[in-house]
Amino acid sequence: MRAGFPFAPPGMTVGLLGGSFDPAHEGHVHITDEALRRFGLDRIWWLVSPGNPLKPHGPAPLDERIARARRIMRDPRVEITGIEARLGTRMTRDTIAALQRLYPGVRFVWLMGADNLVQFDRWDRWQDIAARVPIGVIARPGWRMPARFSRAARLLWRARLPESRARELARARPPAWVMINLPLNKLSSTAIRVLGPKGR
Ligand SMILES: Nc1ncnc2c1ncn2[C@@H]1O[C@H](COP(=O)(O)OP(=O)(O)OP(=O)(O)O)[C@@H](O)[C@H]1O
Ligand SMILES: O=C(O)c1ccc[n+]([C@@H]2O[C@H](COP(=O)([O-])O)[C@@H](O)[C@H]2O)c1
Repeated sequence: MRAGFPFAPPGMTVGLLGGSFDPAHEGHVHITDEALRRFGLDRIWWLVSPGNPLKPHGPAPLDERIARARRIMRDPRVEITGIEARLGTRMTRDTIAALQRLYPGVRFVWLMGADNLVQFDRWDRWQDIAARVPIGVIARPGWRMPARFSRAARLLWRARLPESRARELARARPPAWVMINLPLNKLSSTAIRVLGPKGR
């Protein structure tokens, strides 16, 4: 395995939580804990992104964001990575394709908050992402309904599994997705940047 890339043997299920993490917060920790449990994942890798292709302003330096993420997320099943900077990928579709080449037999699941499902149809080659990996969507305050009725959700409607089958997601053949409900957490990086460390 290349230096700086986590170890994962064939057959392992790995959730990928991509984000700016600018900064990482308890909401990220909460959804990661829940995703491990509810989707029955062996590992989750945070992909701290060099920058969201749809956001006009660049985030804080990658090293700072990774260092903070490592301070708050301390579960041995979770790896905090700057994989996209190492791979030189910006688009999620390219990141996933590269990881699938590097880790044959590993079952990757893309994880995202419901807010991201709402704009998923604007992502580069999003239908190819959905064809490559199962997708776990995590409810977020104010975004459940917009996510449910989003264009991507409508176009992928037949691939949706009920929440009661969330544990099957990692082994489901894509396209497949589930939206899980959990005790909602209102934190967001934007709130922390604007309002200070507690986000309120
Ligand atoms: N409180 C939360 N509940 C559910 N999902 C969340 C929550 N916070 C972040 N996420 C999800 O985690 C992933 C990474 O989040 P990101 O780094 O963009 O943080 P953020 O709080 O959404 O930032 P911003 O406010 O700048 O958009 C995204 O898929 C996002 O939807
Ligand atoms: O590939 C794309 O076109 C694309 C467009 C928007 C967002 N993403 C990814 O979505 C993830 C969440 O981004 P963010 O900035 O909302 O934390 C992160 O991994 C981004 O790289 C990806």
